Amino acid sequence: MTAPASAAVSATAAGRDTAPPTAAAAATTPALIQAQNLHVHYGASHVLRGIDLAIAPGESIGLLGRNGMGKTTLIRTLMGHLRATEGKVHIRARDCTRTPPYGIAQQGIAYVPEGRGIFPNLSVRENLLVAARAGVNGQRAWTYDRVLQVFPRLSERLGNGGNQLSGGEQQMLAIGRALMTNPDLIILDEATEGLAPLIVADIWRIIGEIRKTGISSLIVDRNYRSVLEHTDRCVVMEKGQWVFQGDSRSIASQPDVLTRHLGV
Ligand SMILES: Nc1ncnc2c1ncn2[C@@H]1O[C@H](COP(=O)(O)OP(=O)(O)OP(=O)(O)O)[C@@H](O)[C@H]1O
Repeated sequence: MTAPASAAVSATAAGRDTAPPTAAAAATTPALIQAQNLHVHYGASHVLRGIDLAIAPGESIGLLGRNGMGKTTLIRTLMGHLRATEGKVHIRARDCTRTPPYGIAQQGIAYVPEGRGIFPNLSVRENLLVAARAGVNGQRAWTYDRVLQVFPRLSERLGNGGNQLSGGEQQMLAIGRALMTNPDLIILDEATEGLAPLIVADIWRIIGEIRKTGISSLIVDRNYRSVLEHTDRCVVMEKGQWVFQGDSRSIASQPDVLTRHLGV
């Protein structure tokens, strides 16, 4: 089955605040990844309730919402860690609804999970090198040397084990590992959680650099101001449904919108 070529995010819940993107934009931009009507249950608990999401090549999207609303569940479903009870996931129009996580990764989707997911017993050097591979189109823009240029702190700790790093360094290593796979989309779930302010600023700098290279991103972070600054669009989830979507720049100038949906 071929997925519709669209970069639109449908706000399926009542209370949508913005119109969908223009038909012209939707018609011309093929989606890198697209979720259609995703429903996910944990046992009897219905956690995702009809989520539509499409991310265009090079597009950066912020995924906002209060605790427990389903953001990580959506990401884990896109990555093949959880199976949707209904709905579809397409990557470049290929049906990947039942593709396992390694197959999703091979499609150029890199995931930096909350809690980081590095190998604690491998050195920094090894953690980076075992992740190395060409991208979907054979691209090798992100080499070991280039990753170390972006993360000078890591280059000073190449022999340290993953478990011999600070929280911020572990986070940098997790992002560095994701870049070593030369992805088309990087998904960052709470990349700055629990880190000191200077390190947080450094992580956002790196996210900004990644964005400039044209890699798409899907970013979950509690600091909505930084998310707005580093994304093209934002979507807000409440109880497994979209309640708001909008252009990040325009949201930044209407703080009441997020106050209403995020309680900030
Ligand atoms: N493995 C699980 N089994 C059962 N329920 C779960 C499981 N994981 C998450 N949930 C529940 O599903 C709902 C959505 O959780 P999820 O982690 O997706 O939310 P979130 O928006 O990412 O929250 P947070 O910002 O706190 O990480 C929550 O009510 C959570 O308690």
